[in-house]
Amino acid sequence: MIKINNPLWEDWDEILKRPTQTYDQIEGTVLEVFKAIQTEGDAAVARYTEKFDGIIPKDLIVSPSEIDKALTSLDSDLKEAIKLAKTNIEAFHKAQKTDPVRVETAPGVICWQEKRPIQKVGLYIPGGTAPLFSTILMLAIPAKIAGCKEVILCTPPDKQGNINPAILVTAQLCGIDKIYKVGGIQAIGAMTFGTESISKVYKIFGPGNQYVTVAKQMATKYNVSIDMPAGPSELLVVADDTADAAFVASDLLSQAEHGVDSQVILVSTSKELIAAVEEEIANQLEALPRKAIAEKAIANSKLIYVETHEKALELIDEYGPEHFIVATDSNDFYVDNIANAGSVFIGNYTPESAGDYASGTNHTLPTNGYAKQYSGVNLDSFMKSMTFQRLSEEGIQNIGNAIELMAAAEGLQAHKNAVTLRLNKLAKQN
Ligand SMILES: NC(=O)c1ccc[n+]([C@@H]2O[C@H](COP(=O)([O-])OP(=O)(O)OC[C@H]3O[C@@H](n4cnc5c(N)ncnc54)[C@H](O)[C@@H]3O)[C@@H](O)[C@H]2O)c1
Ligand SMILES: N[C@H](CO)Cc1c[nH]c[nH+]1
Ligand SMILES: [Zn+2]
Repeated sequence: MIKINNPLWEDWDEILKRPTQTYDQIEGTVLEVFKAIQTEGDAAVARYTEKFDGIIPKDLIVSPSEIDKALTSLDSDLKEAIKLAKTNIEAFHKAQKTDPVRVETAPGVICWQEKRPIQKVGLYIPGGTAPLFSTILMLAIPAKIAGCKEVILCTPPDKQGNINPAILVTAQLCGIDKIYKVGGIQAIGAMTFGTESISKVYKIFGPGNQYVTVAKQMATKYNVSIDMPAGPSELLVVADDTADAAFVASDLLSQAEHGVDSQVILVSTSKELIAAVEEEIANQLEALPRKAIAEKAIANSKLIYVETHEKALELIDEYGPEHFIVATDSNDFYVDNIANAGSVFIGNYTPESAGDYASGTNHTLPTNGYAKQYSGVNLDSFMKSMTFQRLSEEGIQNIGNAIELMAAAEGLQAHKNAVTLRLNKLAKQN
């Protein structure tokens, strides 16, 4: 890990850089795949699946018999664990429902706002290096609570053309039956344009590696919206002498093991804690099955010493981490003042893994500094707000003249006429 002592403001940009490739570096590949899918459909999806995943699956869609086989083969304790997580995630997302807003802005002028589900949504479930079935809970549960009519799921096949049974069982538990064996840029392209097998959707959700993330950003140029750029995982921990170095190291490694392009950062007001965490990381890393991946991510990661909590907070806000763990004697200061973070984990007994799996919050979160302007996935991500209004005769008489004056001032006579005709009719009646 790279050790940094009291960084100067002018060096922050360089220190807080992400280790991922830029949009521009990946855009060319994404455009090539998108154009091919747009013109050739399934044939292009198959060709690029062979190129990037090393396999052409016999069928793009998962069959009912594959789901049945997964249901009988999956360990029953794991099924129970998935159900527990599902209960908590459902509870937290159901509680996000809101009532319609209804206001009589002037006598006879009633305006209201109601949320309606997005009808067709596509969920991307990462599966390149690990089958992230937990992500299905994070996306399918709010989609179902919102009432989305058509929910499809894409995830990469393994080298034999199969999908991990835990993905199939979780999808089944969440009521999703259209599962496609397509990953990466191909999956996003297929859901953007539609192919013979895969429907075009209105909004694409889900995290993924840098290729998936750039492809989602590109999809927005073709009238498809996305949840947010949710790329390679990140964690920033702020900790002092009140933290447990072994816990902090385990948290940092938990996100480092996601991918070689993940980034983890420790910011601390204690040089002793930094040294202890560094030693713990080296020890714990040795026993990790994904050591080779975590090691590379750790090499990109930073241990930053700062003198005060105020300086630490400024630095954290500038970075805008996806996940932010606070383990200090001043937790309230950070919690009350943090402006930019995807999800915040407070105290020594709140590992980031809790939010990844089972506490109830959503783990699909903005990375790469996008926590400055995006929220993580939540119930509203699957809905649109629509406004409605009804004016009575009294209502149009109350605000009609103001509308006529404003329309005339904008030089829009037809707008003015739409009011004048009605006001004239009412004047004749009275
Ligand atoms: N931000 C979040 O909310 C969040 C949540 C979960 C996971 N993640 C991140 O998701 C990512 C999952 O990555 P993954 O790779 O394991 O799975 P993935 O499913 O995102 O990507 C795998 C696909 O990438 C494509 N691909 C691989 N190399 C390519 C190349 N050189 N050119 C073009 N396409 C290529 C392949 O088609 C493959 O199927 C990790 O980076 C993890 O940190 C983020
Ligand atoms: N930490 C990831 C979000 O960046 C989510 C995840 C899924 N499984 C394990 N972790
Ligand atoms: Zn994780």
